[in-house]
Amino acid sequence: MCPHLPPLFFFNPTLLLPVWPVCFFPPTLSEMKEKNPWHTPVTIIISVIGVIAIVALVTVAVLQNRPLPKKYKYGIVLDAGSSHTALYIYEWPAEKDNNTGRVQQKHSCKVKGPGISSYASAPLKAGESLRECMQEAKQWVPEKRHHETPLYLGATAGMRLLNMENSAASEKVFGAVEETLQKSPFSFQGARILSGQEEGAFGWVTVNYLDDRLKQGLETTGALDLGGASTQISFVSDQFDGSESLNNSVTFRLYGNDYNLYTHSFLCYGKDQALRLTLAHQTQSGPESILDPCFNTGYTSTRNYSVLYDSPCVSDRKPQNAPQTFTQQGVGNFQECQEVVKKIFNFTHCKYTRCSFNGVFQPLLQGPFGAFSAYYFVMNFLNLTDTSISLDTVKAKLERYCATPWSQVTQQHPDTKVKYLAEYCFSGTYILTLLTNGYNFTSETYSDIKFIKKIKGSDAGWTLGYMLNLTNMIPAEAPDTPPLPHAGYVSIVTVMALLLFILFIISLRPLWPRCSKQPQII
Ligand SMILES: O=c1[nH]cnc2c1ncn2[C@@H]1O[C@H](COP(=O)(O)OP(=O)(O)O)[C@@H](O)[C@H]1O
Ligand SMILES: [Ca+2]
Repeated sequence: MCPHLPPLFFFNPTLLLPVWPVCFFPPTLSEMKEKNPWHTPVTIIISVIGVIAIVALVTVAVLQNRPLPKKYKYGIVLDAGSSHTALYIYEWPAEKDNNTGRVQQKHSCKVKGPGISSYASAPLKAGESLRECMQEAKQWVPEKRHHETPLYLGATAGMRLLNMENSAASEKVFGAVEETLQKSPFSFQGARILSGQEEGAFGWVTVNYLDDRLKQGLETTGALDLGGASTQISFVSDQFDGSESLNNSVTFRLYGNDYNLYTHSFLCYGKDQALRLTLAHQTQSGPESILDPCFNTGYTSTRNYSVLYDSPCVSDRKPQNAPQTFTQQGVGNFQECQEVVKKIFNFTHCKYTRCSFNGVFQPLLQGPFGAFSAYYFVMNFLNLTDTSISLDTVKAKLERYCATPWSQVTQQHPDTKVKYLAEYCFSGTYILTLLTNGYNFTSETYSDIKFIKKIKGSDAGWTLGYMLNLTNMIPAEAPDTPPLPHAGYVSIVTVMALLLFILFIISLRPLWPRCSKQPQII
């Protein structure tokens, strides 16, 4: 053993014993016989106490700051859209509601059947239709959390239209839906129609929350939402302070940052109502058949005039003396389709500095943009979601798709719902026309649009933003955060403790034994 160096203390789980390090210079026999000067009771006791103190300090630091076993809270939102209802379950750590980017979508359930507005003549069925998904939700939320889990239902443009057309029917539908939701074990907070402004603004909140842009005060992403009955555009523009058009302005203070959001919802410009508007233009004279450039060549369908015109978006234009039905014959021509689609937009009047269409104010576009819901479904089907595809290429691909014979389309996509399949030429053309002619995206700014379905596992849509708002989960001011993360804190305490120990050993230097011999060079 070597007397030249102090003992090192190696951690032994049962005993803390000083262990001598291997010596550089082999001790002589006489040295080995000498009494080791470090083995005085004082140095041994001080060293043992020092080691115990360090181990205790580090253990306390680790245990005290160890992340607690995660407990979660839950929230449920039902999105009662015009075409269907979907249920979303969100989850977040119970102890830190206020931190952004922490609420995640845990599960979603698509309600079977159409949207609740389609049950106007059988309202009870609207309530029944939700039961299966509510049952599923019970399995996804731990039972002991059921009673404290808020449950919301928000209805969008389908119910807005039904309410305009027949408010008694819309109330009955709400009555039936509320009855079902009140019976659930969750804490039902009410069912209501969202305004177009809310729908647009909450979609924007969702996208920017999931992208972690709000807490960090980063440049925000605009939100483009295409539904079946309405479509929303929301973005922050440096030139927009709200004064030019107050009803397009929503202001937020989130995490200590002020946002002046431009948002507009176009009722009747969701893709299903836009198709009605387009068909209404093609059937103004009440014909028995039309050649439709927005449907693939060889596609034919018999449509009922009263069904087509049964919507407040077109009902005032129903042609008089029209037969019961008309035949729609696809001729698949993108350019011609775009000409027909353009007719549903009005570009003639604008009382503001600039407008999108129908006399609606829109400030200068400021990207980037996330386009979701039907934008994504359609562009994904057409393989056009890649951001590197130029606007010209998108048009060329769409032109080719529209010109593809219907028989070939059905052969290539045997598993796709025929209703969707038949409408992709129209829907793709409508999306391009809306974005370019409607919102004024150009070949340059088109590449600012990203077609998205989910962000970090959560669906892009208004539901998450709606819940975050109603549960006050986004604070107006930036929350205080601990200056160091847990791992950083533990590492610093460990390093400091070791430094103290080394200092302590060095401070005992006067007690260190002197080497009696010069090292021998062998
Ligand atoms: O897989 C799909 N392919 C094409 N369109 C789809 C698909 N899934 C949903 N959609 C469409 O997305 C739209 C969703 O609209 P939603 O029901 O949210 O209406 P709203 O937001 O206007 O109330 C509808 O037009 C629906 O047909
Ligand atoms: Ca929607």
